[in-house]
Amino acid sequence: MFDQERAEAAVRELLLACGEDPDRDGLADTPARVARAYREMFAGLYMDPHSVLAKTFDESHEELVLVTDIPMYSVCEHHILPFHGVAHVGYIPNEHGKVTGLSKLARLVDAYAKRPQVQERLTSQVADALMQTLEPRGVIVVIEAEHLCMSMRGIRKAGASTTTSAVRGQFKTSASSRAEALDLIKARR
Ligand SMILES: Nc1nc2c(ncn2[C@@H]2O[C@H](COP(=O)(O)OP(=O)(O)OP(=O)(O)O)[C@@H](O)[C@H]2O)c(=O)[nH]1
Ligand SMILES: [Zn+2]
Repeated sequence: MFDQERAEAAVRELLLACGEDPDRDGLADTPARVARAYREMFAGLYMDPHSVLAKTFDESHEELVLVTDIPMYSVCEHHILPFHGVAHVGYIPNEHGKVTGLSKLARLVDAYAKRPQVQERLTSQVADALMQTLEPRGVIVVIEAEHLCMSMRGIRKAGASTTTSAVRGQFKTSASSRAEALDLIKARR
């Protein structure tokens, strides 16, 4: 459960700690606003990502399904700063052709992205949830993102891009399955 009151008090306290006056006109509504923004950014904490994949259907399609360039916004758990980019999610359905709605792949990315994260864990969690629910022959997840904690502070390398991948099942064992998906992902650029 998100505690709106506590979050507001914390934002007010943080503004005070930074030497700001939280009671000045421009900041008067900011603690409530920031608290609401956090509730939205961390919405994944208050849901079960597997529920996103509850609805499946049999389409007797046993080859690659790949959704590329899913916009992804998350928050790094080290600095509570955004990292954002795109996610590519693919799977090969099992022998029953068990598939899910395409939008559900994007919903799954959101469910894990909307919480304090690291990119590697986000990538694996999406892959593992798909493996558990669809029981497909394989899953591939690639995430490309820029971390604002590396751009706007610290090392200040704006534009540096981090790519992470998670491969399961057939994508791990078969170089040609992996190459097919990676070629399609590369072809998007
Ligand atoms: N592996 C990984 N590291 C991340 C991610 N997001 C942020 N980081 C890194 O987390 C690290 C935290 O390092 P610390 O040395 O504890 O913190 P810091 O002193 O603020 O580090 P700098 O960012 O180098 O200034 C930094 O190197 C960040 O770049 C992520 O998703 N995955
Ligand atoms: Zn960070």
